[in-house]
Amino acid sequence: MKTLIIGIGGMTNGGKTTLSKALLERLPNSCVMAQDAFFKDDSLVPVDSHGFKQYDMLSALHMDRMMEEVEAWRQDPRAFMASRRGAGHLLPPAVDQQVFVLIIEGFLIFNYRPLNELMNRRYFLQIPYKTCKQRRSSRVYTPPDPQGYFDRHVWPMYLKNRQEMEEMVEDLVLLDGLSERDELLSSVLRDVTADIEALRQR
Ligand SMILES: Nc1ncnc2c1ncn2[C@@H]1O[C@H](COP(=O)(O)OP(=O)(O)O)[C@@H](O)[C@H]1O
Ligand SMILES: NC(=O)c1ccc[n+]([C@@H]2O[C@H](COP(=O)(O)O)[C@@H](O)[C@H]2O)c1
Repeated sequence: MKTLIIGIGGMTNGGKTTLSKALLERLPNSCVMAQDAFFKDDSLVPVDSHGFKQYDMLSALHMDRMMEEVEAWRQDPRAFMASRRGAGHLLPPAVDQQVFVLIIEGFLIFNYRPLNELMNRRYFLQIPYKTCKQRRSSRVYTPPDPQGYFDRHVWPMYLKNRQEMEEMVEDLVLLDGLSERDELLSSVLRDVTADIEALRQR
């Protein structure tokens, strides 16, 4: 079975979900796995001395469960997709040259070494502080961000996580999250379709 794993990392509100959904629509035999889906229950996330929930760190995520999902996909992407999409969704017939693509998106996907190691391509969407704060302020999380959360928790943790990521990951492709959606999509598609073609020829 030929497979490809693409990492779409980036800052909070950098545009990861938007880009991943666009890729999903354009790439046959692909599926998206979002790190956000693996946040622990609020009761399990500790608070700091200011009363802020410590969401922006790996310990707030069930990374073990996320790895199980990735492993299930790696074992049998076809069966994985069929089971997740629900009955009745048509998958194309199996052929030798088929390449299955897993798009993994999330703000801390490269900071978790076992996951990072599985990626064939790594992209990181970055945006300036002001844009990040602005986009974040119009988004409602569960639980919603309390007053001061961005400046006291989200941004300092981003800086810390980013430094850690840069020490760990070498072949990161930085994407400007201020670019047009279509531009971002076509630059990633260019790489990935070339990878798919190379795998097919093998
Ligand atoms: N290329 C872009 N240009 C302008 N706004 C964007 C772009 N990509 C995403 N957005 C907007 O930014 C916000 C966050 O996007 P989203 O994809 O949910 O980010 P993330 O998944 O990284 O948190 C949304 O309102 C989305 O519509
Ligand atoms: N989905 C949740 O359970 C939840 C809860 C609280 C905060 N968050 C926030 O989600 C962010 C990461 O997701 P995005 O990259 O989609 O913004 C983190 O900055 C974190 O503060 C998520």
